[in-house]
Amino acid sequence: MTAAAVTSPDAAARTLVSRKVDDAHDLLAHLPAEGALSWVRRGEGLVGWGEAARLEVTGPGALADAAAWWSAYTGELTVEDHVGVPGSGPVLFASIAFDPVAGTSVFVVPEVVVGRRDGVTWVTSAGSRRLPSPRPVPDGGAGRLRYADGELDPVRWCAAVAAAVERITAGDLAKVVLARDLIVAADEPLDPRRLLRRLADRFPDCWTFAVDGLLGATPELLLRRTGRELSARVLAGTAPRGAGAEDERLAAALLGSAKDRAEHALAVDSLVGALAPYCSSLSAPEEPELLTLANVRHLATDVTGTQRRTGPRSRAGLLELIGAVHPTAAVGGTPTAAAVALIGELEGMDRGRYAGPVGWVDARGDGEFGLALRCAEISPADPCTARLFAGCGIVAGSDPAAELAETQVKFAAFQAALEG
Ligand SMILES: C=C(O[C@@H]1C=C(C(=O)O)C=C[C@H]1O)C(=O)O
Repeated sequence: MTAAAVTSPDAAARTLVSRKVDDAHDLLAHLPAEGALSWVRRGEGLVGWGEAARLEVTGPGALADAAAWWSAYTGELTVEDHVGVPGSGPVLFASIAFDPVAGTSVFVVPEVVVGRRDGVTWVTSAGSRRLPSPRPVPDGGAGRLRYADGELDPVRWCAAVAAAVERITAGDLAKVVLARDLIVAADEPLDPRRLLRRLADRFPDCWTFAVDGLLGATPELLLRRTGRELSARVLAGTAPRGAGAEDERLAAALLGSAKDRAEHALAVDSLVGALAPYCSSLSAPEEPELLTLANVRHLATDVTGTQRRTGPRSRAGLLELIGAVHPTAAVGGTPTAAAVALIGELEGMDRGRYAGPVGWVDARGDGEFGLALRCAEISPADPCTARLFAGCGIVAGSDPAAELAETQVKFAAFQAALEG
Protein backbone atom coordinates (compact mmCIF):
# COMPACT_ATOMS: atom_id res chain seq x y z
CA MET A 1 0.00 0.00 0.00
CA THR A 2 1.27 3.46 -0.74
CA ALA A 3 -0.43 6.50 0.70
CA ALA A 4 0.59 10.12 0.60
CA ALA A 5 -1.36 12.55 2.70
CA VAL A 6 -0.87 16.29 2.58
CA THR A 7 -2.58 18.33 5.24
CA SER A 8 -2.12 22.06 5.71
CA PRO A 9 -0.31 22.67 9.02
CA ASP A 10 -3.21 24.20 10.93
CA ALA A 11 -5.92 22.00 9.37
CA ALA A 12 -6.22 19.52 12.19
CA ALA A 13 -6.45 22.18 14.87
CA ARG A 14 -9.09 24.30 13.29
CA THR A 15 -12.75 24.95 13.67
CA LEU A 16 -14.95 24.28 10.67
CA VAL A 17 -18.22 26.20 10.41
CA SER A 18 -21.26 25.40 8.25
CA ARG A 19 -23.68 28.31 8.05
CA LYS A 20 -26.77 29.03 5.95
CA VAL A 21 -26.31 31.84 3.44
CA ASP A 22 -28.46 33.55 0.78
CA ASP A 23 -29.73 31.03 -1.73
CA ALA A 24 -27.27 30.23 -4.53
CA HIS A 25 -29.29 29.02 -7.51
CA ASP A 26 -26.18 28.33 -9.49
CA LEU A 27 -23.54 26.50 -7.46
CA LEU A 28 -21.19 26.09 -10.41
CA ALA A 29 -20.96 29.87 -10.87
CA HIS A 30 -18.97 30.13 -7.64
CA LEU A 31 -16.14 27.84 -8.72
CA PRO A 32 -12.66 29.18 -9.41
CA ALA A 33 -10.75 27.82 -12.42
CA GLU A 34 -8.16 26.08 -10.25
CA GLY A 35 -8.98 23.01 -8.22
CA ALA A 36 -12.71 22.88 -9.03
CA LEU A 37 -14.59 20.19 -7.11
CA SER A 38 -18.18 19.43 -8.03
CA TRP A 39 -21.09 17.09 -7.44
CA VAL A 40 -24.17 18.90 -8.75
CA ARG A 41 -27.52 17.81 -10.19
CA ARG A 42 -30.42 20.13 -10.98
CA GLY A 43 -28.79 23.02 -9.10
CA GLU A 44 -28.32 21.04 -5.87
CA GLY A 45 -25.29 19.29 -4.42
CA LEU A 46 -21.84 20.47 -3.48
CA VAL A 47 -19.04 22.49 -5.02
CA GLY A 48 -15.69 23.08 -3.38
CA TRP A 49 -12.23 24.47 -3.91
CA GLY A 50 -8.88 24.82 -2.17
CA GLU A 51 -7.20 21.90 -0.43
CA ALA A 52 -7.24 21.70 3.36
CA ALA A 53 -6.03 18.12 3.00
CA ARG A 54 -5.38 15.58 0.31
CA LEU A 55 -4.79 11.84 0.29
CA GLU A 56 -3.59 9.75 -2.63
CA VAL A 57 -3.73 6.03 -2.04
CA THR A 58 -2.93 2.86 -4.01
CA GLY A 59 -2.98 -0.80 -3.06
CA PRO A 60 -5.01 -3.47 -1.29
CA GLY A 61 -6.98 -1.83 1.48
CA ALA A 62 -6.91 1.55 -0.27
CA LEU A 63 -10.52 2.33 0.62
CA ALA A 64 -10.18 1.08 4.19
CA ASP A 65 -7.10 3.29 4.60
CA ALA A 66 -8.95 6.28 3.17
CA ALA A 67 -11.89 5.65 5.54
CA ALA A 68 -9.53 5.43 8.55
CA TRP A 69 -7.72 8.59 7.45
CA TRP A 70 -11.03 10.49 7.05
CA SER A 71 -12.26 9.35 10.43
CA ALA A 72 -8.98 10.43 12.10
CA TYR A 73 -9.03 13.74 10.24
CA THR A 74 -12.60 14.64 11.19
CA GLY A 75 -11.96 13.46 14.76
CA GLU A 76 -9.40 16.26 15.16
CA LEU A 77 -11.70 19.02 13.93
CA THR A 78 -13.97 21.22 15.94
CA VAL A 79 -17.18 21.49 13.93
CA GLU A 80 -19.93 24.08 14.26
CA ASP A 81 -22.61 22.77 11.94
CA HIS A 82 -25.59 25.15 11.90
CA VAL A 83 -27.19 23.35 8.95
CA GLY A 84 -27.29 19.66 9.91
CA VAL A 85 -28.09 18.05 6.57
CA PRO A 86 -26.20 15.45 4.51
CA GLY A 87 -23.18 17.30 3.08
CA SER A 88 -22.97 19.98 5.77
CA GLY A 89 -19.98 19.93 8.12
CA PRO A 90 -16.70 18.45 6.85
CA VAL A 91 -16.81 16.90 3.37
CA LEU A 92 -14.36 14.68 1.51
CA PHE A 93 -14.47 14.64 -2.30
CA ALA A 94 -13.23 11.39 -3.81
CA SER A 95 -12.30 9.97 -7.18
CA ILE A 96 -11.44 6.30 -6.83
CA ALA A 97 -9.43 4.35 -9.39
CA PHE A 98 -11.30 1.73 -11.45
CA ASP A 99 -8.80 -0.69 -9.90
CA PRO A 100 -7.98 0.77 -6.46
CA VAL A 101 -5.27 -1.89 -5.92
CA ALA A 102 -3.20 -0.85 -8.95
CA GLY A 103 -4.43 2.70 -9.65
CA THR A 104 -4.25 5.89 -7.61
CA SER A 105 -7.40 7.11 -5.84
CA VAL A 106 -7.56 10.78 -4.92
CA PHE A 107 -9.31 12.26 -1.86
CA VAL A 108 -9.57 16.02 -1.32
CA VAL A 109 -10.89 18.00 1.65
CA PRO A 110 -11.74 21.45 0.22
CA GLU A 111 -10.97 24.71 2.01
CA VAL A 112 -14.43 25.97 1.09
CA VAL A 113 -17.62 24.08 0.26
CA VAL A 114 -20.85 25.62 -0.99
CA GLY A 115 -23.77 23.22 -0.68
CA ARG A 116 -27.43 23.38 -1.63
CA ARG A 117 -30.17 20.97 -0.64
CA ASP A 118 -33.94 21.43 -0.81
CA GLY A 119 -33.43 25.08 -1.72
CA VAL A 120 -31.22 25.81 1.32
CA THR A 121 -27.68 27.02 0.60
CA TRP A 122 -24.80 26.88 3.05
CA VAL A 123 -21.07 27.54 3.16
CA THR A 124 -18.60 25.37 5.06
CA SER A 125 -15.15 26.79 5.77
CA ALA A 126 -12.69 27.46 8.56
CA GLY A 127 -14.23 30.45 10.28
CA SER A 128 -17.49 31.98 9.21
CA ARG A 129 -17.92 33.05 5.62
CA ARG A 130 -20.49 34.64 3.38
CA LEU A 131 -21.41 33.18 0.05
CA PRO A 132 -18.52 34.15 -2.24
CA SER A 133 -19.56 36.20 -5.27
CA PRO A 134 -20.14 34.33 -8.51
CA ARG A 135 -17.01 34.39 -10.64
CA PRO A 136 -17.47 35.18 -14.31
CA VAL A 137 -15.94 32.67 -16.70
CA PRO A 138 -13.96 34.49 -19.40
CA ASP A 139 -15.55 34.48 -22.86
CA GLY A 140 -14.11 32.43 -25.67
CA GLY A 141 -13.64 28.71 -25.97
CA ALA A 142 -10.63 26.48 -26.16
CA GLY A 143 -10.01 27.34 -29.82
CA ARG A 144 -9.47 24.65 -32.40
CA LEU A 145 -9.79 21.04 -31.20
CA ARG A 146 -7.78 18.15 -32.62
CA TYR A 147 -8.79 14.57 -31.82
CA ALA A 148 -6.48 11.56 -31.90
CA ASP A 149 -7.06 7.85 -31.19
CA GLY A 150 -6.21 6.70 -27.70
CA GLU A 151 -4.58 3.34 -27.00
CA LEU A 152 -6.62 1.35 -29.55
CA ASP A 153 -7.78 2.76 -32.87
CA PRO A 154 -11.37 1.87 -33.88
CA VAL A 155 -10.30 -1.15 -35.95
CA ARG A 156 -8.25 -2.67 -33.14
CA TRP A 157 -10.97 -1.87 -30.60
CA CYS A 158 -13.56 -3.69 -32.74
CA ALA A 159 -11.20 -6.66 -32.88
CA ALA A 160 -11.06 -6.61 -29.07
CA VAL A 161 -14.88 -6.62 -28.93
CA ALA A 162 -14.99 -9.56 -31.37
CA ALA A 163 -12.46 -11.43 -29.21
CA ALA A 164 -14.61 -10.76 -26.13
CA VAL A 165 -17.72 -12.08 -27.89
CA GLU A 166 -15.80 -15.26 -28.75
CA ARG A 167 -14.81 -15.74 -25.11
CA ILE A 168 -18.40 -15.18 -24.03
CA THR A 169 -19.69 -17.64 -26.63
CA ALA A 170 -17.11 -20.18 -25.41
CA GLY A 171 -18.66 -19.89 -21.96
CA ASP A 172 -15.73 -18.19 -20.18
CA LEU A 173 -17.95 -15.36 -18.90
CA ALA A 174 -21.36 -13.76 -19.49
CA LYS A 175 -20.53 -10.04 -19.85
CA VAL A 176 -17.54 -7.72 -20.05
CA VAL A 177 -17.46 -3.94 -20.37
CA LEU A 178 -14.86 -2.74 -22.85
CA ALA A 179 -13.91 0.91 -23.08
CA ARG A 180 -11.68 3.06 -25.24
CA ASP A 181 -10.12 6.48 -24.97
CA LEU A 182 -9.89 9.48 -27.26
CA ILE A 183 -7.31 12.26 -26.95
CA VAL A 184 -8.24 15.89 -27.53
CA ALA A 185 -5.80 18.77 -27.89
CA ALA A 186 -7.04 22.37 -27.77
CA ASP A 187 -5.33 25.65 -28.65
CA GLU A 188 -6.11 27.13 -25.24
CA PRO A 189 -6.19 25.59 -21.74
CA LEU A 190 -9.49 23.82 -21.06
CA ASP A 191 -11.50 25.74 -18.45
CA PRO A 192 -13.24 23.18 -16.20
CA ARG A 193 -15.96 25.71 -15.31
CA ARG A 194 -17.06 26.16 -18.89
CA LEU A 195 -17.12 22.39 -19.40
CA LEU A 196 -19.07 21.78 -16.18
CA ARG A 197 -21.59 24.48 -17.06
CA ARG A 198 -22.26 22.99 -20.49
CA LEU A 199 -22.50 19.46 -19.13
CA ALA A 200 -24.93 20.55 -16.41
CA ASP A 201 -27.11 22.48 -18.89
CA ARG A 202 -27.27 19.64 -21.39
CA PHE A 203 -27.58 16.75 -18.91
CA PRO A 204 -29.90 17.91 -16.09
CA ASP A 205 -30.60 14.30 -15.04
CA CYS A 206 -26.89 13.55 -14.58
CA TRP A 207 -24.51 14.36 -11.75
CA THR A 208 -21.94 16.89 -12.95
CA PHE A 209 -18.71 16.01 -11.22
CA ALA A 210 -15.14 17.29 -10.97
CA VAL A 211 -12.37 15.91 -8.77
CA ASP A 212 -8.69 16.54 -9.40
CA GLY A 213 -9.05 17.17 -13.15
CA LEU A 214 -11.53 14.35 -13.87
CA LEU A 215 -14.75 15.99 -15.12
CA GLY A 216 -17.98 14.61 -16.46
CA ALA A 217 -21.75 14.24 -16.19
CA THR A 218 -22.68 10.74 -15.09
CA PRO A 219 -26.17 9.28 -15.27
CA GLU A 220 -25.25 6.35 -12.98
CA LEU A 221 -25.50 6.53 -9.18
CA LEU A 222 -23.38 3.76 -7.70
CA LEU A 223 -24.53 4.34 -4.12
CA ARG A 224 -26.06 7.04 -1.94
CA ARG A 225 -26.16 6.67 1.83
CA THR A 226 -28.41 8.89 3.95
CA GLY A 227 -28.39 7.58 7.51
CA ARG A 228 -29.15 3.89 7.01
CA GLU A 229 -31.04 4.42 3.75
CA LEU A 230 -29.17 3.27 0.66
CA SER A 231 -30.06 3.93 -2.96
CA ALA A 232 -28.54 3.41 -6.38
CA ARG A 233 -29.42 3.86 -10.04
CA VAL A 234 -28.11 0.97 -12.12
CA LEU A 235 -27.74 1.45 -15.87
CA ALA A 236 -26.90 -1.02 -18.63
CA GLY A 237 -28.41 -1.35 -22.07
CA THR A 238 -28.11 1.67 -24.35
CA ALA A 239 -29.70 2.98 -27.54
CA PRO A 240 -28.94 6.13 -29.51
CA ARG A 241 -31.52 8.93 -29.89
CA GLY A 242 -33.21 9.39 -33.24
CA ALA A 243 -35.17 12.09 -35.04
CA GLY A 244 -38.98 12.18 -34.89
CA ALA A 245 -40.76 8.82 -34.98
CA GLU A 246 -37.42 7.03 -35.20
CA ASP A 247 -36.68 8.14 -31.63
CA GLU A 248 -39.83 6.41 -30.32
CA ARG A 249 -39.02 3.30 -32.35
CA LEU A 250 -35.50 3.14 -30.85
CA ALA A 251 -36.93 3.59 -27.33
CA ALA A 252 -39.46 0.78 -27.78
CA ALA A 253 -36.79 -1.47 -29.30
CA LEU A 254 -34.48 -0.91 -26.32
CA LEU A 255 -37.22 -1.70 -23.81
CA GLY A 256 -38.13 -4.84 -25.77
CA SER A 257 -34.58 -6.04 -26.49
CA ALA A 258 -33.88 -9.41 -24.86
CA LYS A 259 -30.12 -8.84 -25.26
CA ASP A 260 -30.21 -5.46 -23.50
CA ARG A 261 -32.55 -6.72 -20.76
CA ALA A 262 -30.20 -9.65 -20.07
CA GLU A 263 -27.19 -7.30 -19.98
CA HIS A 264 -29.10 -4.99 -17.64
CA ALA A 265 -30.15 -7.81 -15.32
CA LEU A 266 -26.50 -8.79 -14.82
CA ALA A 267 -25.67 -5.24 -13.69
CA VAL A 268 -28.61 -5.12 -11.24
CA ASP A 269 -27.79 -8.58 -9.87
CA SER A 270 -24.15 -7.62 -9.27
CA LEU A 271 -25.13 -4.59 -7.18
CA VAL A 272 -27.90 -6.36 -5.29
CA GLY A 273 -25.71 -9.38 -4.60
CA ALA A 274 -22.86 -7.29 -3.22
CA LEU A 275 -25.11 -5.04 -1.14
CA ALA A 276 -27.40 -7.73 0.29
CA PRO A 277 -25.10 -8.82 3.16
CA TYR A 278 -25.12 -5.22 4.47
CA CYS A 279 -28.88 -4.74 4.28
CA SER A 280 -31.92 -5.67 6.34
CA SER A 281 -34.09 -4.89 3.34
CA LEU A 282 -33.23 -4.34 -0.30
CA SER A 283 -35.52 -4.01 -3.28
CA ALA A 284 -35.36 -3.49 -7.01
CA PRO A 285 -38.33 -3.26 -9.38
CA GLU A 286 -38.85 -6.27 -11.63
CA GLU A 287 -38.81 -4.21 -14.81
CA PRO A 288 -36.25 -1.58 -15.87
CA GLU A 289 -37.35 1.90 -16.91
CA LEU A 290 -36.04 4.09 -19.70
CA LEU A 291 -33.70 6.95 -18.81
CA THR A 292 -33.66 9.46 -21.65
CA LEU A 293 -30.61 11.72 -22.03
CA ALA A 294 -29.73 14.21 -24.79
CA ASN A 295 -27.47 11.72 -26.60
CA VAL A 296 -28.62 8.24 -25.51
CA ARG A 297 -31.28 6.20 -23.73
CA HIS A 298 -30.51 3.64 -21.07
CA LEU A 299 -32.34 0.87 -19.30
CA ALA A 300 -32.37 2.00 -15.66
CA THR A 301 -33.25 0.38 -12.32
CA ASP A 302 -33.45 2.32 -9.06
CA VAL A 303 -32.48 0.08 -6.14
CA THR A 304 -33.25 0.99 -2.51
CA GLY A 305 -32.23 -0.64 0.74
CA THR A 306 -31.73 -0.20 4.46
CA GLN A 307 -28.41 -0.95 6.11
CA ARG A 308 -28.55 -3.47 8.98
CA ARG A 309 -28.70 -2.09 12.52
CA THR A 310 -26.92 -5.04 14.13
CA GLY A 311 -23.92 -7.25 13.40
CA PRO A 312 -20.45 -6.33 12.15
CA ARG A 313 -21.71 -5.07 8.79
CA SER A 314 -23.95 -2.52 10.52
CA ARG A 315 -20.83 -0.46 11.17
CA ALA A 316 -19.70 -0.31 7.53
CA GLY A 317 -19.26 3.26 6.34
CA LEU A 318 -19.97 4.50 2.84
CA LEU A 319 -16.39 3.92 1.63
CA GLU A 320 -16.52 0.30 2.80
CA LEU A 321 -19.84 -0.16 1.00
CA ILE A 322 -18.36 1.35 -2.14
CA GLY A 323 -15.43 -1.08 -1.91
CA ALA A 324 -17.90 -3.96 -1.57
CA VAL A 325 -20.04 -3.10 -4.60
CA HIS A 326 -17.39 -1.84 -7.04
CA PRO A 327 -16.90 -2.88 -9.82
CA THR A 328 -20.51 -3.76 -10.63
CA ALA A 329 -21.26 -5.42 -13.94
CA ALA A 330 -22.20 -1.97 -15.30
CA VAL A 331 -18.47 -1.23 -15.66
CA GLY A 332 -16.78 -4.61 -15.06
CA GLY A 333 -18.75 -7.67 -16.07
CA THR A 334 -19.96 -11.09 -14.91
CA PRO A 335 -18.35 -12.92 -13.22
CA THR A 336 -16.38 -9.96 -11.89
CA ALA A 337 -12.91 -11.54 -11.65
CA ALA A 338 -13.02 -13.06 -15.15
CA ALA A 339 -14.34 -9.80 -16.60
CA VAL A 340 -11.71 -7.64 -14.91
CA ALA A 341 -8.97 -10.01 -16.14
CA LEU A 342 -10.35 -9.83 -19.69
CA ILE A 343 -10.49 -6.03 -19.55
CA GLY A 344 -6.78 -6.07 -18.64
CA GLU A 345 -6.07 -8.44 -21.52
CA LEU A 346 -8.11 -6.82 -24.30
CA GLU A 347 -8.60 -3.13 -23.56
CA GLY A 348 -4.96 -2.15 -23.86
CA MET A 349 -5.30 0.98 -21.72
CA ASP A 350 -5.05 2.08 -18.12
CA ARG A 351 -8.55 3.19 -17.07
CA GLY A 352 -7.12 5.31 -14.27
CA ARG A 353 -10.13 6.81 -12.48
CA TYR A 354 -12.54 6.37 -15.44
CA ALA A 355 -15.41 4.02 -14.49
CA GLY A 356 -14.34 4.27 -10.84
CA PRO A 357 -16.53 5.65 -8.04
CA VAL A 358 -16.63 9.45 -7.82
CA GLY A 359 -18.44 11.57 -5.27
CA TRP A 360 -18.33 12.72 -1.66
CA VAL A 361 -18.76 11.56 1.91
CA ASP A 362 -19.33 13.65 5.04
CA ALA A 363 -18.33 13.09 8.67
CA ARG A 364 -21.63 11.30 9.47
CA GLY A 365 -20.95 8.80 6.69
CA ASP A 366 -23.66 10.21 4.44
CA GLY A 367 -22.66 10.74 0.84
CA GLU A 368 -23.15 9.99 -2.82
CA PHE A 369 -20.96 8.16 -5.32
CA GLY A 370 -21.57 7.89 -9.03
CA LEU A 371 -19.56 6.00 -11.60
CA ALA A 372 -17.10 8.26 -13.43
CA LEU A 373 -18.62 7.91 -16.92
CA ARG A 374 -19.13 10.38 -19.81
CA CYS A 375 -16.00 12.09 -18.59
CA ALA A 376 -12.53 13.29 -19.46
CA GLU A 377 -9.35 13.78 -17.52
CA ILE A 378 -7.57 17.05 -18.18
CA SER A 379 -3.86 16.31 -18.36
CA PRO A 380 -2.14 17.54 -15.18
CA ALA A 381 0.97 18.24 -17.28
CA ASP A 382 -0.80 20.10 -20.10
CA PRO A 383 -4.18 21.78 -19.49
CA CYS A 384 -4.71 22.06 -23.27
CA THR A 385 -5.14 18.30 -23.59
CA ALA A 386 -7.60 15.80 -22.18
CA ARG A 387 -8.39 12.11 -22.43
CA LEU A 388 -12.04 11.13 -23.01
CA PHE A 389 -13.43 7.69 -22.14
CA ALA A 390 -16.39 5.61 -23.24
CA GLY A 391 -17.27 1.96 -22.92
CA CYS A 392 -20.06 -0.54 -23.43
CA GLY A 393 -21.24 -3.85 -22.11
CA ILE A 394 -20.40 -6.78 -24.38
CA VAL A 395 -22.58 -9.89 -24.20
CA ALA A 396 -23.29 -12.86 -26.50
CA GLY A 397 -24.59 -11.41 -29.74
CA SER A 398 -22.87 -8.00 -29.40
CA ASP A 399 -21.91 -6.53 -32.77
CA PRO A 400 -18.50 -4.75 -32.77
CA ALA A 401 -19.62 -2.04 -35.21
CA ALA A 402 -22.73 -1.26 -33.14
CA GLU A 403 -20.61 -1.13 -29.95
CA LEU A 404 -18.15 1.24 -31.65
CA ALA A 405 -21.08 3.48 -32.61
CA GLU A 406 -22.25 3.35 -28.99
CA THR A 407 -18.87 4.60 -27.76
CA GLN A 408 -19.11 7.41 -30.31
CA VAL A 409 -22.47 8.66 -29.02
CA LYS A 410 -21.18 8.38 -25.46
CA PHE A 411 -18.04 10.40 -26.34
CA ALA A 412 -20.38 12.97 -27.91
CA ALA A 413 -21.61 14.00 -24.44
CA PHE A 414 -18.24 15.46 -23.49
CA GLN A 415 -17.39 16.52 -27.05
CA ALA A 416 -20.48 18.74 -27.13
CA ALA A 417 -19.24 20.45 -23.96
CA LEU A 418 -15.81 20.93 -25.51
CA GLU A 419 -17.17 22.22 -28.77
CA GLY A 420 -19.80 24.43 -27.13
C1 LIG B 1 -19.23 2.13 -19.54
C2 LIG B 1 -20.06 3.13 -19.80
O1 LIG B 1 -21.41 3.07 -19.56
C3 LIG B 1 -22.00 1.94 -18.95
C4 LIG B 1 -22.41 0.95 -19.95
C5 LIG B 1 -23.70 0.94 -20.47
C6 LIG B 1 -24.07 -0.03 -21.58
O2 LIG B 1 -23.21 -0.78 -22.03
O3 LIG B 1 -25.22 -0.02 -22.04
C7 LIG B 1 -24.67 1.82 -19.97
C8 LIG B 1 -24.40 2.63 -18.93
C9 LIG B 1 -23.18 2.46 -18.13
O4 LIG B 1 -23.40 1.56 -17.10
C10 LIG B 1 -19.57 4.43 -20.32
O5 LIG B 1 -20.38 5.34 -20.50
O6 LIG B 1 -18.36 4.56 -20.56
